[in-house]
Amino acid sequence: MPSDEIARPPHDPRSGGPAAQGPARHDPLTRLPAQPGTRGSADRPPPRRTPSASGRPERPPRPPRLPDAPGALPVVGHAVVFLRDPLSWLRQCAGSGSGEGLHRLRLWGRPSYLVTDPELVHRVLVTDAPDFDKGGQFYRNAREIFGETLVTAAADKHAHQRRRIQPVFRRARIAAAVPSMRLEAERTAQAWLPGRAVDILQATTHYAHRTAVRTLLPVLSTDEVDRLAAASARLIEDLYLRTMLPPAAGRLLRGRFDTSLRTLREACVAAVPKARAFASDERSGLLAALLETSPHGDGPAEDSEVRDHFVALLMAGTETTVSALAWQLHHLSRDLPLQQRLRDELHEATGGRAVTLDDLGRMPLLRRTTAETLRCRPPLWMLLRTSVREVRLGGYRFPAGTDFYFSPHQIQHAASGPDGFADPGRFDPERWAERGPSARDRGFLAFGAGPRKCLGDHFALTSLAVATSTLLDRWTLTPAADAPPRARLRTMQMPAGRSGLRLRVDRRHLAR
Ligand code: HEM
Repeated sequence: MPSDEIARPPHDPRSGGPAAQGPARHDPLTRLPAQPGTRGSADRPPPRRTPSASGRPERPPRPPRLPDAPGALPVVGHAVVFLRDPLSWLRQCAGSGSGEGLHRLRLWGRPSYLVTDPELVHRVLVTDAPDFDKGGQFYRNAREIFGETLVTAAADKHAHQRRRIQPVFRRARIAAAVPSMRLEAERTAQAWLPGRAVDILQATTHYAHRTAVRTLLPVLSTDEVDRLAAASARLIEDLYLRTMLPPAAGRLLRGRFDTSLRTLREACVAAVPKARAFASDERSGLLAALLETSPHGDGPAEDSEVRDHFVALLMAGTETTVSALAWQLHHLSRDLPLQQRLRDELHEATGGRAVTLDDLGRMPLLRRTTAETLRCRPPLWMLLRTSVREVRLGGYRFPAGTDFYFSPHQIQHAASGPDGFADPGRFDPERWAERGPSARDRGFLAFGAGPRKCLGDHFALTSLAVATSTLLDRWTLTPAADAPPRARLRTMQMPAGRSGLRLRVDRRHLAR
């Protein structure tokens, strides 16, 4: 299933965007590239340049006085709207029409802006990526806790880390991981009782953490997989508070957090000798790819390096999957004909045997459904970059150390502009052409873009496809409550109702 388009390295300098609004979005390769300087204000000369005719070095610019984003309160600024109802606030910002896609934020006393124009976001993430780095309290704290892993690494260490991890996600390793995904999806399906309301967040949490542990280290027994999956879920639960609070306050919460972290690290180091013994066999798991000599000449990783990547990949790859799978099951529960069409597609592709990675490549409806889930509900709804030097954006100059926030959710719900979506609030898998979104779709940011684009996107799409098709093959899903779930927004966008997200499950042949 995973689209080669989505996973293609996103450094392509071409500027063709996604197809304009219409019933289906076609391969953007067929669109003409935009001419430099034809769009937006990004290429306009900056309006407030400090003259340097005297030959003296230019003074760093002061942050420009752009219009404030709506919703600022005295003293606390925009902090409250972030916590209260950020999705409506984002809609308001994007619709306010002021600031040409840049809105000043009042947050934590730092120069901060919200970027709502996809063209400017593309510059931050892709075209001008070396001028920006992952910043903010979250990453400062995460580096203190986990060290410099691929996810947390500052720009200077990042390229090496990324090259090191790349082999983990080679197609052959992902193909060999499919049986582990299937096994965990079947365990999830078997735990359900007919006619009952299932707690979907609990089910997807079990699936995502167990699958991540098992595919990274298949040498572990099922008991060990379950023990580590529980530790990983606990670690994530505590991670939000530990990374969002100032370090001194975060350290007060250390006890349970450190126990979970130690459990994961020790179990990984204990499993490494076994994984090392047959590392060249794809079935030895994703992490074992680090134990081979890489084509770039990097030698096999040390135990401590494997251990740190294990934890980092669990942190990056589990809650994102929990969120995406839960939203996908919610959307499917409201569309019985779509469930049936997906089952038909599965049976046509597999002829009734266990699904493989090659089969998923022949299931375009499932691919479009997942793309639409990720468009409607991107798990990472807000991202942040900090300028590492003076930068120009939207015709303005900003000093080093300015924070730029942007929201995949807001960008993916734009109704107008070349990157917009017709009727963006509607869940409609048919809006995508067969292959789903491409890396050059500037209006699709669920996996980010540029040199820090999600490295696990292929793996994630495969895991979502295996879980969805396995669950639908056994169960029919319908909503257990009339009201659709709300979105609970922390680091991740999660479905939450009065009692979480509950769906009624019926055996497929007995479905209502
Ligand atoms: C539906 C599931 C997923 C979504 C929506 C998602 C989304 C993202 C996004 C938006 C980023 C970029 C963050 C930024 O630019 O600040 C990212 C980075 C990353 N993701 Fe994912 N992710 C998913 C699943 C996974 C999985 C399953 C793994 C691994 C097992 C993974 C590994 C990573 C890593 C390692 C990075 C950091 C890449 C770098 O900095 O070079 N992700 N992800």
